[in-house]
Amino acid sequence: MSGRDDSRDSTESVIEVRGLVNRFGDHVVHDGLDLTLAKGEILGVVGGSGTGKSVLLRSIVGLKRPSQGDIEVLGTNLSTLDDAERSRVDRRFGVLFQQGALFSSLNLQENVALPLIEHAGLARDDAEYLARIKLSLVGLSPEAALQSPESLSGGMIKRAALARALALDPDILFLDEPTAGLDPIGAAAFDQLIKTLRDALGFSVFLVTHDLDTLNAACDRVAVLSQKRVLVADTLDKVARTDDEWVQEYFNGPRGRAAASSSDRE
Ligand SMILES: Nc1ncnc2c1ncn2[C@@H]1O[C@H](COP(=O)(O)OP(=O)(O)OP(=O)(O)O)[C@@H](O)[C@H]1O
Repeated sequence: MSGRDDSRDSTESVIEVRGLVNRFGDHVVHDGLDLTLAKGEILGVVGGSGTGKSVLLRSIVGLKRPSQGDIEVLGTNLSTLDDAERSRVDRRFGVLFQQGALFSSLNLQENVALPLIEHAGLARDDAEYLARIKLSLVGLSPEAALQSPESLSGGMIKRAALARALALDPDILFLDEPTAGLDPIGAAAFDQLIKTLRDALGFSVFLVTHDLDTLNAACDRVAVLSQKRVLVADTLDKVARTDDEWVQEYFNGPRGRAAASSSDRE
């Protein structure tokens, strides 16, 4: 077991994590973690609770400074950047957090317009016009664009948060448990939406999930976090054949078999 993710070395990568170490006091969460996100792929990141999926995401998007190791994003080593350079890289990310909080005092169109006004310097009218286009991309109508988040379903709020993450046309989209809290039909539609948008817009996706249906429906590769590093990163078929207790229980237990057979039927 090498703990390395070298299966995409021959393709262009947008994220290269090498030798990542993350500690909180004495608690070592990552210890020499390697991971690659290839350009244009949807990578599902899975692992047991507390294996450090969110900490990994937060390290890459700059919310957690790594204890050691290198993170190269879009060809730039993040540890070498000053604040201004860092914020230029950040603008190429779209992030949808699990609690993808929208501002409840703003309607959807105003929520999506906000990054366009704050980070791209657009005038309000132009930003709201673009926001309506982004909202329609994720399947939300001009009528929904004028509603406040509080009056909408969980699925619509997720879509609006996705539209906001896409506001600045990111190269890399980070999603933390995007289908958590959605009913199975809403979750399946969201998986399909991510795939459709990736195909249309060409961004790369780093997707933390527990949802086996999402892995089956949307992900090109799956990375398993275990023992403080990436145990394996490969196609779902190959990952599911990895000789590891957690992997076997997760992918080949009753829920894993059900998810695999429902994706076969599609
Ligand atoms: N700010 C923090 N301070 C101290 N410990 C932290 C902090 N953030 C995360 N941790 C610890 O790091 C470990 C990994 O947390 P993380 O949230 O990344 O796990 P996860 O794999 O995303 O889990 P889950 O699937 O339950 O969401 C956990 O043991 C957590 O308690």
